[in-house]
Amino acid sequence: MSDGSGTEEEGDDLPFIIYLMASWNALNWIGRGWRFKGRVIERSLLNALVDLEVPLHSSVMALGLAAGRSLRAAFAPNFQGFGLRYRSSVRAAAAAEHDLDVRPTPLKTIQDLPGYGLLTGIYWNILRGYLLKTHELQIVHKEIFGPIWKSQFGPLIVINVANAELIEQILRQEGKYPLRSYMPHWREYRELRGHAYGPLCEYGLKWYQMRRMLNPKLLQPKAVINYAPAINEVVSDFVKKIERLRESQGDGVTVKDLSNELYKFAFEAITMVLFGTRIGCLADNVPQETQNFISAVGEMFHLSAILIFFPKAMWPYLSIWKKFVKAWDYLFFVAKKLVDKKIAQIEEWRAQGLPLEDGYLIHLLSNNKMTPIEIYGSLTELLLAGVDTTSNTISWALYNLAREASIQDKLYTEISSLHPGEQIPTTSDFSKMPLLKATIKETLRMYPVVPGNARVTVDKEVVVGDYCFPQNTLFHLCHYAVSYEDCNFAEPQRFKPERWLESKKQHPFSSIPFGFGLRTCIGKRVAELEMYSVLSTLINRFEVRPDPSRKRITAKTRTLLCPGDTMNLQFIDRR
Ligand code: HEM
Repeated sequence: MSDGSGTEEEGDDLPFIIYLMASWNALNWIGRGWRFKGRVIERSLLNALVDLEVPLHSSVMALGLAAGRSLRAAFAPNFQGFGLRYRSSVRAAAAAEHDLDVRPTPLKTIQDLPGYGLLTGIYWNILRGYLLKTHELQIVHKEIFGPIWKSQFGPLIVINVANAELIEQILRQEGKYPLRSYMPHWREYRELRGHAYGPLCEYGLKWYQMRRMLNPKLLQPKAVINYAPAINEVVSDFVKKIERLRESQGDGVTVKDLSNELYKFAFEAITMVLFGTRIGCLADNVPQETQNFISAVGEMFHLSAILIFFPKAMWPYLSIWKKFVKAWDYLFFVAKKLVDKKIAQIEEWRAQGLPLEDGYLIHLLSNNKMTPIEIYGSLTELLLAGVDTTSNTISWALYNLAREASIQDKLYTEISSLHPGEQIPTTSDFSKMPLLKATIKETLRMYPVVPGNARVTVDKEVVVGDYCFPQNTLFHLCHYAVSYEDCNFAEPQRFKPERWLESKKQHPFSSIPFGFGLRTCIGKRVAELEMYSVLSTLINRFEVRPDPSRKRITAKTRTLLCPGDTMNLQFIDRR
């Protein structure tokens, strides 16, 4: 899950800081000059500049900040030295493969790409207020620049791609050990505390070996079915919780702040899957530790996106770095406590000569392929990745079904025809529930939890469209923008699960909410099982309606896409 971190250049911090300060000073200086008869006119001038697609850097440079350009060259080498040139090696390889007489034709380079620099990025995010709406900014920028453009995010040069074919080209060239991004801030925290890297921030051969150990019991369909009883137990407690909440919260039907309740559901479910332990998230008095963990996940993702904007050398002096460290400390503390509890349990079983139970953590601990430190590192990341992702998706699915009564009716008919009673549908039922699966797909199309993923070209230079990109290029894959392309999805703003059941097939890379390839989401199957189970049970049991007193809820980006406002929904008994 990318937050945009990527090709960080070690040792580039100082020029970057000087450059940043110089550019800001210049901007302020210009800003002072924009007062006319007491009125500040910088906003309209900025608008005009951007509308004309003149990067602010050019304006700053043109106003005499020549030093900025050379410093920029020093810290952003990706922009330099890629003048139009012939990529004869790439062409020659293609010609040899197809036995063609191909004359080298020019491929374009990063320099030829449209786009903008640091200050224009600040303008869009801060002045135009897209910082928490970066998913929408993808669509705005695609309209301005086309399907591929460059931008600068803090010290990083990013190539943004918002087209299914181009995204496919990048992902198909991702190499043996795909790299999403370098995650320097996540890794720095682990270095600071002596923790091991987990699957989200490890890379190279070590990442590959780690996935080989973590994958089997999470990704193999047969293994995942074993978690169904545990998930069903949590689902059934969640239904009871919904019943209690609507009784205690006023009108007898409304559940307030459903997303927060779903965070607790998801936390309980993923803890059951990974640790085989109930932690009481669905009790009336939720343990403080649970609420703190959920807040720490949110805080960490939020700060992560801001921190990466600053050069590494500045981190120790920033208060957000201290908060980031504190949030991580809490996440590791909770995961370690759960792992240690299981280690103690295993020792007890062994001492009593009892056989070990089956379970994900027990499997990792007993096969001795990972050290406890490595297990703490991986389990912390698995745990935090398993909370907001599924819970936000279920929130959006319920929210849209509440607004689209006819779709909800069809879904209820599909579920209740297989399960006229109130029991929880089984895993084999889900294969007979195409609309249920389509509802989750459509939810993830409209609200991809990871609205923008990333890849770094680690192995070699790559050709994407008409462009050749050097090794170590950071690509931002704008999945949100692609999900709303009407060439792939007619009426993209409408929630239409049936579109996934029609014969017309979308481009296979037009909606890939769990990612792609070897680096694909490790929790995909568990997440699907959880979402199918809770959604089918809730719709079978309740008619879900919107809260009439509330306006429409839009999404915000906090690295992950989540509801931008409190979500209240009504749950009315069906029987
Ligand atoms: C609706 C639910 C979920 C969605 C939409 C989702 C989406 C994603 C995406 C897009 C990626 C990046 C894949 C890539 O770069 O190709 C990812 C990675 C990951 N996800 Fe999920 N995820 C979900 C649930 C979960 C759950 C429940 C877990 C925990 C069991 C989890 C654990 C992870 C981990 C550890 C990675 C990093 C994998 C790696 O880099 O090797 N995810 N997820």
